[in-house]
Amino acid sequence: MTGPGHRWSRTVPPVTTRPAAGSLAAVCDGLVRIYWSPSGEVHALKGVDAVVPGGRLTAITGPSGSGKSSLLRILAAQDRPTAGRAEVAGHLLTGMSARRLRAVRRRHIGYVFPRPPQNLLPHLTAREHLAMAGRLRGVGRAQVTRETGELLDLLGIADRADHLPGQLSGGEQQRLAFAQAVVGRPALVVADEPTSELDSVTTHDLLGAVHELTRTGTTVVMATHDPLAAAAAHQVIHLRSGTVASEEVAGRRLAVVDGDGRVQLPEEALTRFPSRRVLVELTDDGVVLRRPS
Ligand SMILES: Nc1ncnc2c1ncn2[C@@H]1O[C@H](COP(=O)(O)OP(=O)(O)OP(=O)(O)O)[C@@H](O)[C@H]1O
Repeated sequence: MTGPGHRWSRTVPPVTTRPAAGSLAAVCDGLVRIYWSPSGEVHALKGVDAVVPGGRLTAITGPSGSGKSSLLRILAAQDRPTAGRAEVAGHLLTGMSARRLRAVRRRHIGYVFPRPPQNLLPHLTAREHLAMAGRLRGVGRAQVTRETGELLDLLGIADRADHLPGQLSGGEQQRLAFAQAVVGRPALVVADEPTSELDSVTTHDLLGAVHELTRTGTTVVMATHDPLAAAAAHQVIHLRSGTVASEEVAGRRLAVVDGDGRVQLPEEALTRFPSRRVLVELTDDGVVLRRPS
């Protein structure tokens, strides 16, 4: 939470809102999600291990159907995994009663839908949206009023505070959706393809605004198909067929080794092993995979 008398400025982020260095906003451990339908089972998540570092933007990427939304819905406490563990801000979501889950969702998680109209009510102004979101999150009126000014300013829509959604552009509506998700400082903001309906210029502006939010301590995890959005993230988790294929941290791509020692090779590496068999050589500083001759 911000301290008394604090000014939330674009140039001097409030240190007090930053999560402790190295803190984790969310942890997923062996998440499995199976959907049952008349046409059969769909294994959308097949054992996803992932961590979401606090105060950072994490992008979830992957082809259509790879499980991005399924993962986000679990992290947002809107759905439960079939198996595995999900923890947000130290709360173990799996196994919680529906009532407790709803309470954690309200207090600790903000959610941004892909389409601007899904996030906002047509008859409430920007300021009223934040007041309502703060109230639902159980935050006192004085804090909501202070954060409303700070957030609308930070997101570049302070002059739209008394406008209705219909008077805002698509990009402004998505900024308001983020402000609404962030007011009261939940531990995690989950955004499902928030730029999918925006053009590249508006996307760029929105990503700048999200970056500002993370600089002031907000943790955002965002599903995206957009290379611009993935490039703006501190960490990228790439899903393939319901598993984590690779992660990118600080510009380096890391393959993931699961608890049973399985590694998903990048697709371009996979083509080098047409027989799907490899010779594994241990060296002093690593492991080399060679095509069997
Ligand atoms: N409620 C559901 N019932 C049955 N199958 C579902 C349900 N929701 C998702 N699926 C299936 O689970 C798989 C993963 O879907 P999901 O929406 O998580 O993927 P995604 O990566 O977000 O896809 P997209 O990028 O197209 O939104 C898909 O095969 C999808 O058809």
